[in-house]
Amino acid sequence: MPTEPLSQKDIEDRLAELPGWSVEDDALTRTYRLGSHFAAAALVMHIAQTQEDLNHHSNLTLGYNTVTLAVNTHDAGGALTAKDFTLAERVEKLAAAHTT
Ligand SMILES: C[C@H](O)[C@H](O)[C@H]1CNC2=NC(N)=NC(=O)C2=N1
Repeated sequence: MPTEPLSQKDIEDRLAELPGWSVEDDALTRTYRLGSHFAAAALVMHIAQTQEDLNHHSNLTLGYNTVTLAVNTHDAGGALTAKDFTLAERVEKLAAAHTT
């Protein structure tokens, strides 16, 4: 997958398809709130597996009952690329099973 930096318009268009995600400090970011600490930890493990599958890794933070991801593309000097949005889309899909 290409690691060219996305334009501001590309970023805005893609964000429009990802409710709950935003760009904070140059990283694509989302926080999930779970029903317990253990449920949040289980989501972290599922996200970690997906990140390994994609070979694309966010900064992943486990709180009491929250999971926060912040990701950009190191190979593109910290810019946002399609890889970041692919990860976000995959995480949105898998998180649905943890948050219903
Ligand atoms: C060598 C390894 O494939 C690269 O360092 C991968 C690993 N995970 C990565 N994760 C992120 N967020 N950006 C990268 O550029 C990246 N590159």
